[in-house]
Amino acid sequence: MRVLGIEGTAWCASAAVYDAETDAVSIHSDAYEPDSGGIHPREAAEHMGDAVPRVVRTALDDAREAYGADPVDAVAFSRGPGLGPCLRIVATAARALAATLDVPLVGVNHMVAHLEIGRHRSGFDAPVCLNASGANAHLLGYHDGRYRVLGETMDTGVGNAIDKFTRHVGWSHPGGPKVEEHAKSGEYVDLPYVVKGMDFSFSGIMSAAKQAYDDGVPVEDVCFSLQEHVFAMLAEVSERALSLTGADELVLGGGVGQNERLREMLAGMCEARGAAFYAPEPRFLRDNAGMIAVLGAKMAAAGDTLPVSESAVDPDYRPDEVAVTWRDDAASVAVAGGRDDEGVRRGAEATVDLDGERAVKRRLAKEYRHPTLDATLRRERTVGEARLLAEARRAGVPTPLVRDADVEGSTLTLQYVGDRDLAADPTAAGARRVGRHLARLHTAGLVHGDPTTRNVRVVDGADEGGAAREVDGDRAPRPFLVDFGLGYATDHVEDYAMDLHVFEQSLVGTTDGAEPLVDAVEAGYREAGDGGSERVLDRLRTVEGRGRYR
Ligand SMILES: C[C@@H](O)[C@H](NC(=O)OP(=O)(O)OC[C@H]1O[C@@H](n2cnc3c(N)ncnc32)[C@H](O)[C@@H]1O)C(=O)O
Ligand SMILES: Nc1ncnc2c1ncn2[C@@H]1O[C@H](COP(=O)(O)OP(=O)(O)OP(=O)(O)O)[C@@H](O)[C@H]1O
Ligand SMILES: [Fe+2]
Repeated sequence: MRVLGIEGTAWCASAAVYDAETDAVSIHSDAYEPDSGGIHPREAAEHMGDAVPRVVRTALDDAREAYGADPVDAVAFSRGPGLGPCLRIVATAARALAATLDVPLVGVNHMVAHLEIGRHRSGFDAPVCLNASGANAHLLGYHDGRYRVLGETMDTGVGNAIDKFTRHVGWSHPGGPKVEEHAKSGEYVDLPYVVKGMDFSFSGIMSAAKQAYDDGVPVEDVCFSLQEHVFAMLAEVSERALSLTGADELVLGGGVGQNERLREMLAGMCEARGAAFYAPEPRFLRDNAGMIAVLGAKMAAAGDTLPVSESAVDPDYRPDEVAVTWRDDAASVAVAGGRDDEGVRRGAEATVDLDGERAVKRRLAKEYRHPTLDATLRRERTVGEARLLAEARRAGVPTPLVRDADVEGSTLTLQYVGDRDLAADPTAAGARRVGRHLARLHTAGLVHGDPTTRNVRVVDGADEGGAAREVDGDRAPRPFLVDFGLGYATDHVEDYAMDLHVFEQSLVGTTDGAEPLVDAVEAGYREAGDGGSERVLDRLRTVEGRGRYR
């Protein structure tokens, strides 16, 4: 099978022909470079109108020379996400070509293409995928017929965040390569670092970077520190996703993946935990039609083609909307949580020695991140965790007692609680009690920061009245919340909603048929929420519904 792919979601007009038999991909691209500022949608669309026919002609001429009169068996195009005016031009071209060449049409999700190209070229089975592109940033894992979003940016895409800083400095688009160049002679300065479970946010760090520049901090130092913070955040959430799912493969996708420091951090993180890492070569990382053609071929082979009447573009097309037709279900990243209650547990941040009485949690140095940032994070989280565990307990939320805190050694000695984690045994009754605990925590003005199914320990036990009983047809598991390293005090409803969102995402990402569990969490949250629950649940709906394409 040979497929013509066409890409043109924002800046890159590109056409490629993929030959599945030889695995050869030839790509022809023509980039739009704004004279000043960022990408202007109208100018970008004009560029597509001009350049798409040209790159397609070149790609087809080459293909006819190589393969003869019938060069391709299908035409695949980027259907979204992207800028509407650009997408429509590409789709119109693709429909016309499919008709002229008399072959089927395939509509490809651009973000899924960014990750599938890495899976394809690595040969990995069930990787976690980090998409680090201009307009997006998310972590995805395949499970049960879809790519699930395990974590994502809560504001802008990673490349756009960097580009906003470089516009402020007066550099031309795209800014990423310029930041990488200037970072080479920079030194470390402190900037905000924001991760919430496997989600993350760039707005605070970008404002701080602009401010630092305005205050006269050398631009090289700001560039260096931007990279150190932003990429360490991406490496940390990737590690968290590997830890939560039990996956041992990571692939990188997207234009920011061309950055060597990002690749170095991810490779270092994976090496330290014995996971395999793969980043495709730059021509497959930045926007390109090669990835569209490769995924298009897999979809066409699976019969996943589009009648013209259903081929409308979708500027907000999310990767988890795609029904994956080209993979079998065997390779899923959703390996449920460990049952190894004896011995050493390895989380994303720490190693925990468990002996049935005590849990000794050590935050070991992360070699991949800058030593100053590493020391700051380990210290702040150790101190913060000890404090939050005690405060949560005072608010009526079951947590382990802190027996000893060694801040210098970043080590906490905790009471051993539960006999398994919720990920190993997710039940509606357990989820409902977690909902109640989160409501109590929020009512006390605290958030957990990383409430995943792995950070809940459960033990079968009595209900609050002391009697053993069944809840919702399940036995009554009593949950304890552990791992408060990312917790903090706050009175923002958004923070409470995010806490719930993180927990629900971890249920959806790692369990089959998560819906009743999610309902149970919200039922528990309402029961114990002291009147404020509805406001938080309303905000949760907003958080979930936010389009991430900005
Ligand atoms: C929807 C689609 O249009 C969009 N495409 C996109 O963002 O283009 P992509 O090629 O994946 O990424 C471009 C971004 O990648 C950044 N970039 C390029 N080289 C870089 C480098 N060496 N270091 C850091 N960032 C880099 C650029 O600054 C720019 O923000 C997307 O995938 O989100
Ligand atoms: N006090 C405790 N009692 C029993 N088990 C515990 C305790 N604390 C932690 N554990 C177990 O050890 C695992 C790792 O601990 P923890 O989540 O604190 O580490 P981490 O490295 O911060 O993990 P994460 O990947 O969530 O960041 C937990 O998932 C839990 O199963
Ligand atoms: Fe892209």
